[in-house]
Amino acid sequence: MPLTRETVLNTLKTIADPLTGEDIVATGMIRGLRVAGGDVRFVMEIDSRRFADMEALKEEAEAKLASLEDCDDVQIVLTSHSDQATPPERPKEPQPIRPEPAPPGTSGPQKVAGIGRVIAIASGKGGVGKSTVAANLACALAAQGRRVGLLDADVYGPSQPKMLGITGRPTSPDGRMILPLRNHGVTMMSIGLMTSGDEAVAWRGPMLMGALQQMMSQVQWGALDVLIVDLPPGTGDVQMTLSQKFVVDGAIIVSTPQDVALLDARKGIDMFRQMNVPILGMIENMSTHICSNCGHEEHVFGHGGVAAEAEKIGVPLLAEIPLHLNIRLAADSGTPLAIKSPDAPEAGVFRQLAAALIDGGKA
Ligand SMILES: Nc1ncnc2c1ncn2[C@@H]1O[C@H](COP(=O)(O)OP(=O)(O)OP(=O)(O)O)[C@@H](O)[C@H]1O
Repeated sequence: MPLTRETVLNTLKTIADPLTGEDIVATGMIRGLRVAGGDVRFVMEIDSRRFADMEALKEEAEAKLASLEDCDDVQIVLTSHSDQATPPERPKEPQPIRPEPAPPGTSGPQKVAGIGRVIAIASGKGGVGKSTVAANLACALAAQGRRVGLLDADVYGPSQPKMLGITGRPTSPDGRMILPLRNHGVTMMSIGLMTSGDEAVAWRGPMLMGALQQMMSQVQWGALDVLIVDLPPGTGDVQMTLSQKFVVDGAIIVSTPQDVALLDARKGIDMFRQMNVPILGMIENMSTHICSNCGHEEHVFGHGGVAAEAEKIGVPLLAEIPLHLNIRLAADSGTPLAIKSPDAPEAGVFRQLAAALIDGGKA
């Protein structure tokens, strides 16, 4: 039986704070609990003056959880937000990254130091391949010599770590600057890695704004030519915050050819226009199905709907990406097709898209 969150919490409830007798779940010190397969991770937020007691509780929790039948790995990080200094001999472990409310009084879109351009990849609807496009575009730009960052801003579940084959967790040695992860020449940070999914879903307003601001300005991106931001679908808080708080140099809207996806894409375009974000263009994904056995082409979701829509609203059609098994297999394997088989015919579209953006001075 897989390890459940409930089993973990019930186990933690058997451990009591020696000072108050209260169990450690009831004290509220357990934060950011994430149970995935047999892996358990969480933060214990403690009063640093009671470091020795808390270290003992942490060890007890580790031992009890590790002894559960289906538990493979336990990672607990102690953190303190009191003003008291933590004992000097501890801790060399990276501090956890926590979303903070946005600082009050910041106004107007800001440029992020060191980042040449910010390009948002958006879609009206989920599942149209926005993350696939973002990952392949980022890799294709890196392969053409650009210094590229990829910010996965999907609060509901990160997909970029998997697509880019990144398994580590971001760390923050000083509890402030966040060290991003890197693969295939792309520096990546995912907002979904900051906390457990169920916490993130509850983020609204200031919390979300703060998390996004941290991602943009507290991540050590290094000098970048372009930062690609993979947005969640729709026109919600993340989109609004990004374009209100940061200079977004352009948005690319990904859609499948069906009317319903197009309808939502139009709403996205309207929102960016209202926020004065230039629309670089639209991309039709899953445009034509190319059979991986015989190469036969067919239009599963219709074809040309995005081209017609782009013309109607006066924005360029940047690419038509085929629906091809290799695109999915490569994404699932952690090496986007633009890197895995850059010369495959179905990968050419990403190379051309990257080249066109570079030539047009957009990336
Ligand atoms: N052109 C394509 N050919 C084959 N498979 C594709 C293509 N584009 C996307 N996919 C697959 O479709 C699925 C959804 O794609 P993806 O996660 O990129 O969508 P999304 O729009 O980012 O979704 P969400 O908004 O839910 O995050 C993935 O399994 C992906 O590998």
